Amino acid sequence: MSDTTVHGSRGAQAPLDASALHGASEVRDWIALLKPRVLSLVVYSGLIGLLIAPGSLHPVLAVSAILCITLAAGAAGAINMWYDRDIDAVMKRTRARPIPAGRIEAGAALGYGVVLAVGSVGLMGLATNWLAAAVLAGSILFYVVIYTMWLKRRTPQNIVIGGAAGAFPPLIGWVAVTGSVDVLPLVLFAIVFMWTPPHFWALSLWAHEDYKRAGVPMLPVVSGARETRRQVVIYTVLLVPLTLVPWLIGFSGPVYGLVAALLGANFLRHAWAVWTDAQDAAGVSLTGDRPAKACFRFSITYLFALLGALALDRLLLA
Ligand code: HEM
Ligand SMILES: CC(C)=CCC/C(C)=C/CC/C(C)=C/COP(=O)(O)OP(=O)(O)O
Repeated sequence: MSDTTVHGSRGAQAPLDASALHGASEVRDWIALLKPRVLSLVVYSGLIGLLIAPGSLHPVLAVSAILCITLAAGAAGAINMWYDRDIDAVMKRTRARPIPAGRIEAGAALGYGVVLAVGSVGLMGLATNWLAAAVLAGSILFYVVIYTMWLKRRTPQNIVIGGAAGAFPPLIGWVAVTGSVDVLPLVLFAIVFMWTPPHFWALSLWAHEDYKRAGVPMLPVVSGARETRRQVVIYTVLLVPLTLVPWLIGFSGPVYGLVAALLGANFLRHAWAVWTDAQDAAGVSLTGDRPAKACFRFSITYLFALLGALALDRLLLA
């Protein structure tokens, strides 16, 4: 092989590599519009709903149902990013997102979200049943219209009411299998509903400057850090007994009950640490919000473990 050929092939490869890299980062941006990290737990909770439901779905249809939940929640995230592009541009945490950073055009992101939303609902109806498709459509509308467009910029209760959108996936997984609603998936809905405020308000304790700058009335911005700490404790106290309900009403065995109690005790410990964190008179942390950061991280592990324990108990030990 001559030198020229070697150089020639390198010369031909360089622009190819550059365009491949560009292509890869473009793909990453389109994936980022789906909020993939948050999706992990949303989809997992949908999968748990599907696994613990009585009856079964053909594996191809079960995979399709999970794909639909993934695409629908991702679509809702993309439409949320389209609508929130003005505030996302102001907040440090979100300003590098594809739309505010100018890497994806706002209209294209909206089109992408709408196509995925309609496609995922249609596919869910065809693959499973139309009640599951209707609940899926309702959850997209809830997140986009009720949370993002209506409550997020108006009231600190945005998380409590609007957060219900994130509580739908276990119910959707269940309905995809059974075609009907039952008590257990409603209890799971209530659990995720009650989990959302401590999950988010723990984070908001150290992220409130961002929200203040963007004019979003999150609880610490409107009512201060002390009240936010109090609400984290209140919702965790309400959450823990609720997680015991599947065991108390006979939908699971004592293994789940024990795991739920242990996890709950740990969550309460974290919430209490948030409340008793060293703070100034306004409730602002003097420790760099170490307990709030630990509480937020634990909230995620907590929900993964709690739902996993329920599924293991029902599938393996029942
Ligand atoms: C209105 C309700 C909620 C709000 C405002 C909220 C907000 C947030 C924020 C701001 C983050 C920080 C990092 C990021 O931007 O990715 C986060 C992380 C996270 N949230 Fe939520 N969340 C809500 C509900 C939920 C629900 C229902 C789930 C799943 C069931 C969930 C799962 C997660 C997960 C897994 C992370 C960690 C992502 C990572 O590793 O970076 N969230 N949430
Ligand atoms: C099946 C289906 C459609 C489920 C919906 C699941 C879902 C996307 C839940 C909401 C979770 C979430 C990331 C809220 C934060 O929104 P935000 O706008 O306050 O967060 P941001 O500031 O990071 O954009």
